[in-house]
Amino acid sequence: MAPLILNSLEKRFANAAPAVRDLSLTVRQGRFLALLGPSGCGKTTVLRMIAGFEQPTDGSILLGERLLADAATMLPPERRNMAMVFQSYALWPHMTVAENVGYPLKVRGVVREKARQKVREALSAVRLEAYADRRPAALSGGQRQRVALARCLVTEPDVVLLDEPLANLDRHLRQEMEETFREFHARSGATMIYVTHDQSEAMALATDVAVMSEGRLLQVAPPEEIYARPEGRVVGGLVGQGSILSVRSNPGASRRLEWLHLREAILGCDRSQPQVDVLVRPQDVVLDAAGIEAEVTSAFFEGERYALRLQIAGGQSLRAFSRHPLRQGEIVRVVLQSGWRL
Ligand SMILES: Nc1ncnc2c1ncn2[C@@H]1O[C@H](COP(=O)(O)OP(=O)(O)OP(=O)(O)O)[C@@H](O)[C@H]1O
Repeated sequence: MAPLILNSLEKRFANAAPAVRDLSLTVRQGRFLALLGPSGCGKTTVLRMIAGFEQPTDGSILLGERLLADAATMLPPERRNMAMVFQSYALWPHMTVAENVGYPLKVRGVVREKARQKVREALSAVRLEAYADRRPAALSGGQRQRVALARCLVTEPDVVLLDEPLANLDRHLRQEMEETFREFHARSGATMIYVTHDQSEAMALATDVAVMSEGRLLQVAPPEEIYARPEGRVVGGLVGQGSILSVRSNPGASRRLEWLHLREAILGCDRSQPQVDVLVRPQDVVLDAAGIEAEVTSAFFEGERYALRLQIAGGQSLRAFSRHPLRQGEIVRVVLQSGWRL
């Protein structure tokens, strides 16, 4: 099966700095890749180049051995066997749900009975059989997004491209739709590329997460790996609600730092050591009389626990959780059970 290959991809718009630079990535057939990064980092531009709506200014895009695009070649979107799902759903308002889903088959001249069968199957896959005769205006946001997915499914694409498809939905519906995306992925076997700036969405859905910043690819790895071993400040800051401390530590030591080492590093005992960045997750910060002093600068009730912001010596800030209420200004002691050198 054919992998999607991005080869030193670059995109420059007019006289601006490149929106995407030297980006290389291979997505194996059937993987679910989340492109994660802050607003303006170039995620949508990468997706649009894969879809065929933008042409690279350098580098190339291949599906297996087939060249889709480079600075001189540009296969049109309809010849790439890809489908794109937009935030706005892009449904035809005057068509019923079944007509919307069947539209790509009509364009391709698929015979009517076969098309009907495929539409029925696709609507059943997204659990919308009962809505076949409605118009999009009579559907909820989540249902419209499911129609857009069903329309993808009928064309049996090699690659499905999704541009922040859940951005317009409320939190509850997002979770439900995440389940639908997972099912869709398992059922279609298509390679999926999913653009988001929401790290928890990326983690929950994808088999691989690619983090971008300022047009560059910083790290690509499965969610568990990128969570446990982020590379650098930007990835560390984007993935998993941690705090980044600047401490004195031996850069040759293990990247996973335990409490005794962390304590020494935070207190800056050894001035001969250089400053390094260490990521500390809130669940690794525990209240303990044997710990270092910290002042509670804020405490918010989140339902099952309190989310705390703490300030330690030197003015650095830490996030932590507590099952018990704490007051702003209160002095506590905390142990940092684990940290990761970025
Ligand atoms: N057609 C265009 N012409 C000129 N500049 C563009 C064009 N499209 C995108 N850009 C610029 O390229 C950069 C990357 O934009 P892009 O939309 O890819 O970012 P993004 O990561 O998807 O952001 P967001 O999450 O806000 O959608 C931005 O600086 C943007 O202004």
